[in-house]
Amino acid sequence: MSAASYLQLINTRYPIIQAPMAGVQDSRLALAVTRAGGLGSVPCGMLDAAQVRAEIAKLRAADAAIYNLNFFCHTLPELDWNVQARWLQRLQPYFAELELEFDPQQLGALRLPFDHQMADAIAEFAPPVMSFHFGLPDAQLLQRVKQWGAVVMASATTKAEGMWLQQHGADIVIAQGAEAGGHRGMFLNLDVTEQPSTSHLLAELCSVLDVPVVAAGGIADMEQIHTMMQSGASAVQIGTAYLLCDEAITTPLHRDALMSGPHQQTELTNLFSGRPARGIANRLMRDLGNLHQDAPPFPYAAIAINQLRKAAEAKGRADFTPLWSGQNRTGCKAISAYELTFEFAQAFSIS
Ligand SMILES: Cc1cc2nc3c(=O)[nH]c(=O)nc-3n(C[C@H](O)[C@H](O)[C@H](O)COP(=O)(O)O)c2cc1C
Repeated sequence: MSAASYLQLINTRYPIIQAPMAGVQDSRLALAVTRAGGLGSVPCGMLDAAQVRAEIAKLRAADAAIYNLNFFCHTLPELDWNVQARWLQRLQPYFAELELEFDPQQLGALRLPFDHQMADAIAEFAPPVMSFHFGLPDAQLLQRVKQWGAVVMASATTKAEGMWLQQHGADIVIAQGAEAGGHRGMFLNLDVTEQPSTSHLLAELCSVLDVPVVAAGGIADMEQIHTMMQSGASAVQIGTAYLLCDEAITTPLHRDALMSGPHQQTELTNLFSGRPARGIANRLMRDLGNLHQDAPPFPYAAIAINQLRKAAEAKGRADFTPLWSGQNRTGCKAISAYELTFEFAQAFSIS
């Protein structure tokens, strides 16, 4: 499949997608990328319906004809206070150190799956593109989204997930390689040891899928974009490289970590949310180990961590802050996302 197959579905100048990144960006970053000819994405996975509507209103006020709204599609288990108690026991020394009492009333902004209520809230806007992480909505809900005319994209982290997504109605599959920052979109096999690299997964998916395949993970400059397109990608999705941009709302602590040298390794951890995600190693990860069996299931591990995070950040410490980042930070630049997208677009003039 060529870039043309992607551009037929998504009418942008360049086959470049700014990856949706919950917590570090909003419609401002998306608009800058869209203006430069890419596809801007708004992460809606941690927003309520009123917040999502407000973001769409901003996009429409700026006359953005094309944009992507991103949602999560995980199954939400019951909140189990016994599991929370075990997790709190692990975290107790940190609460003591910060002279903090766990507050069970403060659940924080939990990541909730896309549902009919959210669909009711956004239906009137008929979003042109929607992308999903952790699978797809159920058949009826997906049908509803498609009836609005939305082009549906979803992340695959393995060949089997890519095939599942195509079979269940994704118009475009995002090949999220192991290098990618933030949460792994994994939903069939949760074994982190079986996650292929971006180039490996791209090759596998291009050989079995009929829909366009987008390469995501570790892409940070025009040469890498060119290589991915030569290897069969119909488009590229770039996240980490946008994290230092003027329009991102990445916190100063997170920016500092991103600017630290390559010796600050990224690792996959479930400590911050309950699901594996890639970020720069910090104290909590070093103390408890990156993957901990006592971490409550997604998204509930975040309840206690967010309370620790807030208290530590007030003291200027990133000990409990998820410092999401992909393996490749070489493309991070503190410039406008508009400018950065233009730099990426030079890839399409390489002959
Ligand atoms: C800070 C951060 C937050 C992310 N949040 C989301 C999200 O809300 N939804 C989503 O689908 N993907 C999310 N991702 C994953 C990206 O969509 C994408 O797969 C990844 O950024 C690509 O790899 P790269 O970071 O190496 O460019 C996030 C990534 C980062 C770095």
